[in-house]
Amino acid sequence: MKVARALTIAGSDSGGGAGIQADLKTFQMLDVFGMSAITAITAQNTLGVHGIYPVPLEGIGLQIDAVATDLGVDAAKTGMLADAAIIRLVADKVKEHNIEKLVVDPVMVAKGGARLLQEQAQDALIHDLLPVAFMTTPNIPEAEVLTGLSIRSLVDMKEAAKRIGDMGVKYVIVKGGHMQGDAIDIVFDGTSFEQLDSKRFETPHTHGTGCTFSAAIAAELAKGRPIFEAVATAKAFITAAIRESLGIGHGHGPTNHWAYFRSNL
Ligand SMILES: Nc1ncnc2c1ncn2[C@@H]1O[C@H](COP(=O)(O)OP(=O)(O)OP(=O)(O)O)[C@@H](O)[C@H]1O
Ligand SMILES: Cc1ncc(COP(=O)(O)O)c(N)n1
Repeated sequence: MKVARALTIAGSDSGGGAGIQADLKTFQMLDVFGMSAITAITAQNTLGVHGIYPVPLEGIGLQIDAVATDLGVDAAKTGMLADAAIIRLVADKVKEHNIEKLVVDPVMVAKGGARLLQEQAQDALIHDLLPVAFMTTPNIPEAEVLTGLSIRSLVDMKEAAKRIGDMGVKYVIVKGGHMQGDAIDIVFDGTSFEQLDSKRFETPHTHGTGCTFSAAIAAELAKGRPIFEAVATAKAFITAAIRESLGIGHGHGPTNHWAYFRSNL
């Protein structure tokens, strides 16, 4: 049996709803062998981020080297990268190990407001990481920071996707989780647009939605699925995870990583 292997390069969320933990749960549910390179440890729960402890650069590089040179990486994703030095290191490692299917979730600020990427690192994201990425999945505030646009409509989302595509990344998904109305994401392949649609669920339990969505895409790409099939599966996975949230914690709770396969849990 050929095992598909996916690597997440991201921060650890002690609360288990976002970051490395959400990514590994998603990989596992989608039948992909999950590996991790932890960029920072966060002390975090559904009420917020209580501490951030970046891992030394050497340790991040060695984690990536260790898995890439031994187990192999069919696809990877990035999440919280904390600062510009980490971004540059990750970009170098992606090139060194020829990781072609890299999904960059350009995590900047946690839902609760804590900064997960230094503001001055945004340039490194644009100039160093996006050019080596296969796909990027900004939410609305991230797409606004990357492009300088103010995004209020699907037309604006498409314009942002185009401009981000011009930064050297092949596929762009501008996610509509932060818009009003239905949860509509725009997928741009450099020429044309597709939409991923779902109804919006009125729930506070959306902690880690972006992490889970990008991890599901990476998992499907690791299995060799065609792009649009991969993103459609990821959308179905995150929609089920939000729809059937677990209701745990006292704040913005995690999504339900079992839901896609075990509906009505
Ligand atoms: N309330 C909701 N109901 C249905 N789908 C949602 C809802 N909120 C977000 N989504 C979907 O979840 C996915 C993640 O989008 P979102 O914009 O929330 O990402 P994000 O802000 O990067 O997430 P996070 O920062 O929590 O990791 C998208 O497919 C989006 O459309
Ligand atoms: C380690 C880590 N990575 C990513 C997020 C973003 O998730 P959210 O925006 O839902 O807080 C997070 N809170 N923590």
